[in-house]
Amino acid sequence: MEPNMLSLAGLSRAFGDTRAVDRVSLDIPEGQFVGVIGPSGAGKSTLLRLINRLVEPTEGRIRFGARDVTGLRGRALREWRRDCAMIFQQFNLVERLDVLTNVLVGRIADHGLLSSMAMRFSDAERTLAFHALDRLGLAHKALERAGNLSGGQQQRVAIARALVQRPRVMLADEPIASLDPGNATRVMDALRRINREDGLTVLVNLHTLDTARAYCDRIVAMRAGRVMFDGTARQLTPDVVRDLYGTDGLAEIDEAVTSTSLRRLEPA
Ligand SMILES: Nc1ncnc2c1ncn2[C@@H]1O[C@H](COP(=O)(O)OP(=O)(O)OP(=O)(O)O)[C@@H](O)[C@H]1O
Repeated sequence: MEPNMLSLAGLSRAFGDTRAVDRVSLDIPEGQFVGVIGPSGAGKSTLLRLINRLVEPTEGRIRFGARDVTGLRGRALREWRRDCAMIFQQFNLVERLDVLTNVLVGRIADHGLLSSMAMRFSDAERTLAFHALDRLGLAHKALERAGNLSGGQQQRVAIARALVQRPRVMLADEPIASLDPGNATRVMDALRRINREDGLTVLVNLHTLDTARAYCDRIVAMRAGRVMFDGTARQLTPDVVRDLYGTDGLAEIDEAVTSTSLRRLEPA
């Protein structure tokens, strides 16, 4: 087995009668850029939250290389969460603090909560944080109040904050859903560059089929908790998409309505 393969086997999570994630099995090699698509309620967020153990599985296993992630507790679980950074649609920055401090918060896992709260960071950590911001084109914003930045800039700060954890896996839950197209492109470009430069595995939930096609090595399409398609962008033809979601279901993948590739689905 590859050393840092992320491996999900029969992974499920039920909420009452709802099987949010239903027997999902995926092997994701290190460094792959995977897009997870599907209509609202398909189970995309729950899948990502299962991987970093924000949500507990009702059945199945999660492995990362030789590590069995499923049963990790305490310190081992904290270490896994450090290896497996997550970014969200709503950036989750502390708006009143400056950008650099927000990035340094990513060191919490290594540092202990109390000293992070007291903002005691070493020069080496400040340099690391500044370097992460620089990679995201935001070094010049380091001392600005985070709340003054645009949404796209804030999301890139959130990526920098995730990077200073030195993760092996980056989970991104709808990272561009609240951004305009220009900012969405900058955020996706940043994720892809990090993926390529650092060999970081990236799993990103997307509503936008075009974005998934443009950026992802591999696309996983979900419906009602199940993986309905797992392949390359090229394999995800308009016919396959229509078979997966029907013409009604297509409208639920937000941007499918406006996407150029999907317009071809509409009758002439
Ligand atoms: N904490 C929870 N309690 C109860 N039901 C939940 C919970 N989290 C998710 N669900 C349900 O599980 C299903 C999958 O939800 P999930 O948020 O994973 O889907 P999604 O594909 O990410 O959707 P969206 O794009 O709207 O975020 C939905 O039916 C949802 O209502």
